[in-house]
Amino acid sequence: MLKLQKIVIAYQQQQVVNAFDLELDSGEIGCLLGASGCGKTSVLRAIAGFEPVRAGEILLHQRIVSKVNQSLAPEKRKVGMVFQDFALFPHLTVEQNVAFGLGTWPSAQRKQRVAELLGLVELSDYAHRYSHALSGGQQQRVALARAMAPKPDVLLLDEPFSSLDSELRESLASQVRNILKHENITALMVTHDRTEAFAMADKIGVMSDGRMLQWGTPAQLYHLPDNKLVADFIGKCTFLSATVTGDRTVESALGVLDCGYSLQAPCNTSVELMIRPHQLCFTEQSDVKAKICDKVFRGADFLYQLELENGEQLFCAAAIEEDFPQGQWVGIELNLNQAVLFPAESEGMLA
Ligand SMILES: Nc1ncnc2c1ncn2[C@@H]1O[C@H](COP(=O)(O)OP(=O)(O)OP(=O)(O)O)[C@@H](O)[C@H]1O
Repeated sequence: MLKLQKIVIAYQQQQVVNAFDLELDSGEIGCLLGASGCGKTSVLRAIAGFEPVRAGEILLHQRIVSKVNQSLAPEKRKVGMVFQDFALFPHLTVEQNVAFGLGTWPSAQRKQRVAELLGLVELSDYAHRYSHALSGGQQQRVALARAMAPKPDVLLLDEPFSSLDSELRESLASQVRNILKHENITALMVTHDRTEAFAMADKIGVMSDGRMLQWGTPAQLYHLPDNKLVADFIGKCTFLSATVTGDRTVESALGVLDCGYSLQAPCNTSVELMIRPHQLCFTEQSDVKAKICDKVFRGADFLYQLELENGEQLFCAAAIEEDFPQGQWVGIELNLNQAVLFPAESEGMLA
């Protein structure tokens, strides 16, 4: 449905997006995650037709809309956009804002579509209000309804929740997901916030320095990251140094571990073992001891920062009943079915 093939975007001589690929099926919601300045907005702008590509192609419904020296005008692409600052027209009511892109529709159909969308975003009672009399969340829902009104083929959302407080962001993100799914809209969103990405996306892409590091389902990126940057970006984790000791085994400060698959790496290869906080647990019986360095109450659990005898540090998420003071030594155990290993001092995945 939407396909980006090896696109390059540059401002004057500076390349900011490089050999970038992405593919979304009809009705899928994608999300681009990445640090500030890595090129996320530039990718959205190129899809919308506001930036030309210097190489590669953008296809919508198998039709090329952008390639070198060729670009279909933005208004001909059937691409809608929702911006960070909502950009509602202050002199128009909610209803008039939503109707804005439907100028060519017959009046009866326009009215019906506006009413349908206001119902969908639960703002039917606010049709005659102006934007200054709406909360941030309500304004964002109007912006969404306005962008969806003309039934775009693709909806682009550029950090749509960033000006809202964190609680509202999470609930709005899942509401918006439900609305997009209800309308079967293909959407691509940009965010810095992985919780938001998890709440919204069918597919997530982690970008760094103008490149796509990995594109996949949230579970793939969380459990099988291609490299340490993705692993780190997608959730809290630590990397423990380890050595390959057999076909399926590695040894680290936590002992010998069966990795769950054939490593296809010679014995004595140095690797790094990814450990997510929920993969560690406290057990009195364990010979492996760690010192509690720090702990943070997170409501449902504690996040402990631990230090092993060799000085390596780890995070452990534990139930609130397991309440240990700072400085105490505790027994710990690793619980994982399939180890994620990276070659030592490199970014790529070992297996
Ligand atoms: N019109 C422009 N002219 C020159 N450079 C630009 C222009 N727009 C963006 N850039 C540069 O391109 C790079 C990528 O910018 P972009 O806005 O795509 O990043 P981003 O990942 O969306 O950032 P953020 O998360 O901060 O919004 C940055 O280095 C930025 O300074």
